[in-house]
Amino acid sequence: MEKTDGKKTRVVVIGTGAVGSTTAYTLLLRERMTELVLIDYNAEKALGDALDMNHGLPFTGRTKVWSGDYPDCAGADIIIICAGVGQKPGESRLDLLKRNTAIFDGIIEQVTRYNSTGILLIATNPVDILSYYSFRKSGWPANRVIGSGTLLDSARFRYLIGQTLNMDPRSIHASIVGEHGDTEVPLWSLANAAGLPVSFTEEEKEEIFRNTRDAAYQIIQAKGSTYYAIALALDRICTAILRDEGAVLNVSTLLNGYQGITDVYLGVPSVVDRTGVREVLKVPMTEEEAAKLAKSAAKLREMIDSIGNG
Ligand SMILES: NC(=O)C1=CN([C@@H]2O[C@H](COP(=O)(O)OP(=O)(O)OC[C@H]3O[C@@H](n4cnc5c(N)ncnc54)[C@H](O)[C@@H]3O)[C@@H](O)[C@H]2O)C=CC1
Ligand SMILES: CC(=O)C(=O)O
Repeated sequence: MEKTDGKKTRVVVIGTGAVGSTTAYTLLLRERMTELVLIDYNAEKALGDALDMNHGLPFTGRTKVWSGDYPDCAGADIIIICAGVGQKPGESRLDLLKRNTAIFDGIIEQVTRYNSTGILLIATNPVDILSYYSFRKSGWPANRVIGSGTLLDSARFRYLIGQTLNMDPRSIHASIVGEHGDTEVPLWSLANAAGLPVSFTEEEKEEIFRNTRDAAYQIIQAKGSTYYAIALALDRICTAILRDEGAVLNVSTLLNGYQGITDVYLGVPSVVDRTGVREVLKVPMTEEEAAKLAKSAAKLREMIDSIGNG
């Protein structure tokens, strides 16, 4: 548990829909913080979630959970934003841009009124653009504004490689970089199982990557939204921050001269600790992989320009 030195640690979850409530529950089960605040535009939903989680406390730990409002962001270590609309079947993440930008205008204004030292962790889609937007709008340093990026995609990739090799996905080291979305890039040149390069036919690679990239479409078609795996990914990022781990995670962060890319947020391997993103790792990649990453960045830059911020 992260309740180190008897210190209070507060995590705020804004937007307690499918992703937010599952994330809050995951953090609670794992006792990551001493205080958990739930905020939603639909205050009744946040209240119901807080009551429901409080009734589970006899089976977990002594976390204080309540449904609150923006003044409760004061002193928070991490503010996770999962508010906004999700994709409907057939929609891409980028289709959500205008609606969720408008929602973020109000949220970032409120959060920064009460907090200036915490870490903003963004999950709402399109996550790379909204992370960049939050970075600009908050005026906070880029290391303290983090998107969930391609951490979830990399987990899906590792799971699918593990399935194909009949190996535990925790022993598979493999990265998806770029947009959390349709232009994401698999770094096959770095993929390995316990240090040994993985070897697949082109058809196998194609299938593994297609199933990685299109996983959200498949799940949304099947049950309307995705939330379990992203909740675990957000918990992983919170843990790296609260435990000051220096863990390498593919979060979305501001790039500055990375493979020639500047001034966009993209998912790349980054060192995450108590300061947020401490360092962006310039991992080697082939020319073809770098070219695909540049294309992904160009698409996101175009979208950022379309909303007139940056
Ligand atoms: N980054 C990632 O890997 C993933 C991102 N997502 C994204 O997370 C977002 C949330 O998805 P779901 O939880 O499924 O949606 P949902 O519709 O279940 O929940 C959204 C919640 O946001 C709340 N909300 C709306 N406007 C608000 C405001 N101004 N202030 C506070 N709360 C507000 C709603 O009342 C609702 O409770 C979507 O954009 C979705 O695409 C989903 C899965 C993975
Ligand atoms: C919805 C979404 O972004 C995902 O599950 O990847």
